[in-house]
Amino acid sequence: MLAARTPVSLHRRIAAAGQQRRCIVGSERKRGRTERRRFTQSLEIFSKHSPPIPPRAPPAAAAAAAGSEAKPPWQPPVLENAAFEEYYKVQQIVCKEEWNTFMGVLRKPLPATFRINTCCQFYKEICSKLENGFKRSLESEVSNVNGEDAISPLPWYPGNLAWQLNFSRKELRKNQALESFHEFLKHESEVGNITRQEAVSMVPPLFLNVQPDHHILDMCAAPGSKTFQLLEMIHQSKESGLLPGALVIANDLNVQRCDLLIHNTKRMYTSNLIVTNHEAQSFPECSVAKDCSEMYKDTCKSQRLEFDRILCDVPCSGDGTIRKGHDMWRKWNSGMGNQLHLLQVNIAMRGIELLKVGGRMVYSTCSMNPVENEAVIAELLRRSGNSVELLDVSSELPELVRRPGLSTWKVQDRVSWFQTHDDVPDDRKDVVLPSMFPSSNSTEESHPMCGDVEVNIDNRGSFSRNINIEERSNVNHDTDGASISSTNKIDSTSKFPLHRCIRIVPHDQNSGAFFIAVLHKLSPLNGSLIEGTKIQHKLAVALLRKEPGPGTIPYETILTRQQLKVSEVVDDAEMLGTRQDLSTDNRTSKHKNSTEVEMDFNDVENAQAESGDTMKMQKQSRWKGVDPVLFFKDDAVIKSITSFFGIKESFPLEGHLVTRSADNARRIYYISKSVKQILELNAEVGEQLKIASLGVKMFERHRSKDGCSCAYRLSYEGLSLLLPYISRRILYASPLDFLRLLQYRSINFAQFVDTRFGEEAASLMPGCCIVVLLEGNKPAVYISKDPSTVAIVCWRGKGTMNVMVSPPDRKDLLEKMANHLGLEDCTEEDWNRRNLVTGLID
Ligand SMILES: C[S@@+](CC[C@H](N)C(=O)[O-])C[C@H]1O[C@@H](n2cnc3c(N)ncnc32)[C@H](O)[C@@H]1O
Repeated sequence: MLAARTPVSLHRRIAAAGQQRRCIVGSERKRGRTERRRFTQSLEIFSKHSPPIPPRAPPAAAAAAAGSEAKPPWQPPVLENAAFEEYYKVQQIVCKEEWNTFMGVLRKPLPATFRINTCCQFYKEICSKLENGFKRSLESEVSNVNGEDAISPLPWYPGNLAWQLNFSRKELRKNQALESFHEFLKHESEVGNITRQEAVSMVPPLFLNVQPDHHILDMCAAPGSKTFQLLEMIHQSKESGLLPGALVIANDLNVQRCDLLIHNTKRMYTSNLIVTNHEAQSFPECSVAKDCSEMYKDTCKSQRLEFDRILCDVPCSGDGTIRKGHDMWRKWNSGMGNQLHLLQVNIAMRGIELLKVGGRMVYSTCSMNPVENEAVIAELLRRSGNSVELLDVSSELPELVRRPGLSTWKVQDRVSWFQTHDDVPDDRKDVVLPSMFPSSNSTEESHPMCGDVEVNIDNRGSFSRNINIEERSNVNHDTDGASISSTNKIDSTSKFPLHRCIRIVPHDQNSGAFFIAVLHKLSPLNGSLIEGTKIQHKLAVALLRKEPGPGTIPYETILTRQQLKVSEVVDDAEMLGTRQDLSTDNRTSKHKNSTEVEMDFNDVENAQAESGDTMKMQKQSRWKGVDPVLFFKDDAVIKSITSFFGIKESFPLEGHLVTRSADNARRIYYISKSVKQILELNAEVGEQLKIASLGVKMFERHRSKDGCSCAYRLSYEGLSLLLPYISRRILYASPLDFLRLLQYRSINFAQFVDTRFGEEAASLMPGCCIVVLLEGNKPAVYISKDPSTVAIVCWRGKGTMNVMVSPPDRKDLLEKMANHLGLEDCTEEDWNRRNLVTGLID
């Protein structure tokens, strides 16, 4: 993929990383203090409601020092967060009857899960290796007390493409019987054939119902596991031999995480991906003001970025990931969700604005906190009027065990619980927002969480049962009274079917926890409604500014602070984003006062309003992180490449090649038609999109003394895309010669086993060529040239054929080839020993 790698941009990145690290270190210290204080406070306050916390098991070293020689028996982790327990019970996230089961599952390690990449060349072989090989061998080798399968496909994931192991990642590393399986997993993930991803995190993209021509926006995409899934979907659904018309824009605020995203999606070799670096809540729409007379309506419409599908996997407090790291359990508190609520609403609302009419948006979090989930969805529905509906997707993925969204909840602020915004003390009203509360009119019906048993809470937050639905709905209050929110007033009579939201809890199918809501845009957003909301929002801000109560903080300041504060509290792989993105916020807020580094457009707006220094801010808003993407327009070079490789006209190169360097491009990248359109639009709107990476590397400049007429060679990354359209410089090798090429990388023409191949290679003009594997006894003319064809890029030198494939790819091909030839148990050394190939090395 085309990512900026010039020394200048690298320096900038390194400087930014250093700065961010300093921010993280600073905030880590502060976080430690704040957490200790919060934790002590919550312990004191909640200890009267909660069972006593058992003492920690002594560490192994201490036990040994105390004289006990034997290793102490394994103890389940002590989960010491009374606030967490209280919160889950009060909000009825799990009911009383299942509490022990729930806690039991949380204490168990999360089973390892992975997906098979359907775009990899050998995915069918991998499926069969799992189904017929490992599944059986592991059953006999790994004892399972519960009689469960050692590995099994996740029943709800289409096509048996996602698998669950009945052991944790730790067991996988430690258990000798699992060694070969572990090696297999490590290797396949290294080359991108499988993705190790938590089961629940695989769910949101499945509800997007992606089609081959869709334009998709992944708003908060890093580290990219769901982006990878989306890319697989668009490539899988295309007709064979055709390039997909679809497009994925994967965005993330955090520069470092964007790099991770680029790295993680690189193995897709896709020309249909753009990685951008924006605040999702202000993602540019790239609209061009044009004459929109009736006649040009369609053209006008296309001059604005709109998406058929949007994934809005927002930063969240992350309690759903507790099984991955118990640290999160200790650190979690409800304030984390409160602080993120508004950011989540704003990101999701921007998503709705960018969604096409008729399009679908999936909102998801790895938290169970209603303030980050149902409250956000209710607020979206309020703000969108009748333009958006919450879809009932109960018939989709029927095997996925799920629970309905909550209809009622309370909001916790520090140690107090509130039922309505009216109850919130004045000096906290601007932190505990009206949109965090359910409205009594906001739900069609109540849906108990625990089957037939209706449970609810009394006002002291204790855990009681059998309060009926009517009583429960009395607990809710309309938020109309919350005078600073116009949004509640706009729609106070609406009914939101929040039970259509999906909650996945750990003890239903031995997983992590996740929240998902699927939204459908029915009509364009009502401009006056949005404007109304904005005006009311401004009024509220003005009101707070005018008459600040004692200790009241202006609304805007809170928004900034909310984003900064969260950096103090979260730490997990999925959650890494939250911590880092907030440290990015730290970074950007710092940069508000400096002139040196990149700025987000939002920051610019705020800063402009405050300082009025428009010119300065405009200068700062120019994103200087990476070099601009340029169309590669050197016709002479394009013609020489086209004629050298005999590239058919049906594969358009002109207008589809881009580079980052103005002169003498070293690498040329290929972009799909859909990406090309976006680039053109972006050029028209003054480079509003901050593009971190795009396209697939197709050609690389190659200087050689061999007298090659074409200055560029093909890149292995772009080969599968281009191969069906190439008519020259292709050689067909027998399996044995193909294997040997992979193994030795450079072979003399005279030393090929198949003398015909050696002669053909010798008679080829020097330069880049493609070697295709001859399968079985098929003559070359019958070998199809499609993405499933096994082929490599080589360089025909003076006397040798040289392989131009990276070491991991060669290793992968070698293994798959060995499999193909029934030599899977052989290592490279074995082949040497067995004299399958002998004395032929240069
Ligand atoms: C839950 S993670 C996303 C996980 C990702 N969807 C995946 O499946 O790999 C949340 C991401 O949001 C990013 N983020 C946080 N605030 C953001 C913002 N305002 N705009 C865009 N991205 C943001 C974080 O950097 C983080 O990578």
